[in-house]
Amino acid sequence: MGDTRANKRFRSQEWFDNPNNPGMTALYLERYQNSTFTREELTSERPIIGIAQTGSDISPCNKIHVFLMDRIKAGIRDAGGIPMEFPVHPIQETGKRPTAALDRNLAYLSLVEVLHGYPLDGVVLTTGCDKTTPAMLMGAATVDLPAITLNGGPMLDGWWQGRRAGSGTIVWESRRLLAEGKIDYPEFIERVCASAPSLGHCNTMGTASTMNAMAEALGMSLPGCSAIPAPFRERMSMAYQTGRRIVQMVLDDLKPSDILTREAFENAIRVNTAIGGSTNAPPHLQAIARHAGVELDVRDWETVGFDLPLLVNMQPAGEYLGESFFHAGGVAAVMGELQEAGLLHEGAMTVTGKPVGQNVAGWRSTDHKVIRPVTQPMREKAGFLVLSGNLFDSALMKTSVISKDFHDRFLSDDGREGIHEARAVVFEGPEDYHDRINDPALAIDEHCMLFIRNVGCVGYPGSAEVVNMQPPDAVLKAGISHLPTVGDGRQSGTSESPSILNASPEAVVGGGLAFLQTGDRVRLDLNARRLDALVDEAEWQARRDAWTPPELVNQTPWQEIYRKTVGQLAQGGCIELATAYRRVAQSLPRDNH
Ligand SMILES: CC(C)(O)[C@@H](O)C(=O)O
Repeated sequence: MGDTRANKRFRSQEWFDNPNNPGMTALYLERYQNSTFTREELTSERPIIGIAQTGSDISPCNKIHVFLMDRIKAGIRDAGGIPMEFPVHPIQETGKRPTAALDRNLAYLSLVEVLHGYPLDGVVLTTGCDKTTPAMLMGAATVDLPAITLNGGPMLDGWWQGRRAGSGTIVWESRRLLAEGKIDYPEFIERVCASAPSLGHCNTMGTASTMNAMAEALGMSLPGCSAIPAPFRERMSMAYQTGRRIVQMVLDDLKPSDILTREAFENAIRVNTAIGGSTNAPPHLQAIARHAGVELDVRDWETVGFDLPLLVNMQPAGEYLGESFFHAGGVAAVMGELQEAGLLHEGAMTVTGKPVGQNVAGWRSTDHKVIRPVTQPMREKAGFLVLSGNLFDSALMKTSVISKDFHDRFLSDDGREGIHEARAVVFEGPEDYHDRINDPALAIDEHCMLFIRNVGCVGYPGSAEVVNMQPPDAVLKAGISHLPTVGDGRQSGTSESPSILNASPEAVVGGGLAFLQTGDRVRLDLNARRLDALVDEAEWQARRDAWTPPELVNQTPWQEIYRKTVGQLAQGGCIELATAYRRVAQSLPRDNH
């Protein structure tokens, strides 16, 4: 943290109060004066606070921010700042085709340009839907202006016929029922829509709630922020408090680089295990860490996170939804429980200006049905496993969603615990999967493992959430709800499928998955953390030599730019060249005339 206001000139004054260049100062002043602001405000030596607006009609998960804006602005004004709202490129997970993942880096890039190129001294980052959170944190890390996140919160709990209907999770259950002929199409749609009763993002511990939990665990939001349901009055008051807080952060020069440390990332990884968080967290945290210049590796998810317990009883790993999680204390209470067990780096700095240990000292679970203490967890050793082998250098498996049935069928062959051999069935993408999954010629049964490739960052493009492939209808009707699935894409954080996913490098850049063929034998050995095709070396090399990359068709200019600049999921799927830029707010852009 640097100087306080007494001896500080705000960055925005370089625009609005620069006697060395009166022509430009006048030009900047007249146009902002023309819109909303008075000259007195703009030259009043008060910090100008940007508010990155991610909500809109096209981004329903974040639309609550349109209504929270007045409260954020009121908080900023009451603390002595001047708010300036600006739009962010939309990233709606359930709207954007081919995938919202493609746009995370685009929103990141545009945020960097706005924060660097406009007269801003600090920023409130509104977050919510999956990729909005990492995009905002990646941008804040690169620019390093004082920044604080405010998420919109989950929807209210959904209900269907007396049972909790959780976002996403009910889709996977209902599509099985549809395939089994137990429900019809209209009921399928009704069930799924019942899970979305209000404004807000997914009410399960899907990627949205996970990533907002990560923002809080990293210390980038006020304590207690992430779990408040969108329509609750506490959300309004959190918006106001967040607006107030950013002004003081600017005065204190408290920046992301003070907060986003290795210890903060380790705290976030531990929290992710405790909440049963999404497999999308690793690539997003990796990307934030790289833009912040913090050393993090995909294997840290196992070394730092695997041994921790699952504490939160929330779908998809458990039973409850966002309202219960909030009432039980939310992420701050989870961190309080970890603190009590000595599992938190208490000294990590946060947006409050205090270390996280102080922030969560008064937070403990108020409902042990929903947030368990470390001494009575939902499950021990509940983190991600990081696998390798001849099919990929790394891939993740979320263990907190492994059911007893799945374990007994697929993770304990002939009494060999953690070992499973199967026949591979390979799909070239989701279209191929949908076309052929019920093809009798494939003879898919419980002795098969389903693979999907060409769905990673470069392949899709953007890495699609398609790895949790449903078994063929006949297998479902035989009572097997899941087969082991593997792929170089991702899957929804709301899925209860313990897939092996985020495989890197992906097939289209020559990763081992490219050489697998339907009918190959594969062996999963969880003890050795390996998944291998049981194909002899010479044959494998021959396939590698004969391989030519599939033709990639770009439908938009950004798809081409993205494909040419993106890295692999294990490295965060970043625009590789962007990771070299650090603290760009320290360099003032040139005047524009
Ligand atoms: C449910 C969605 C759309 O798949 C996503 O939000 C996630 O949780 O990963």
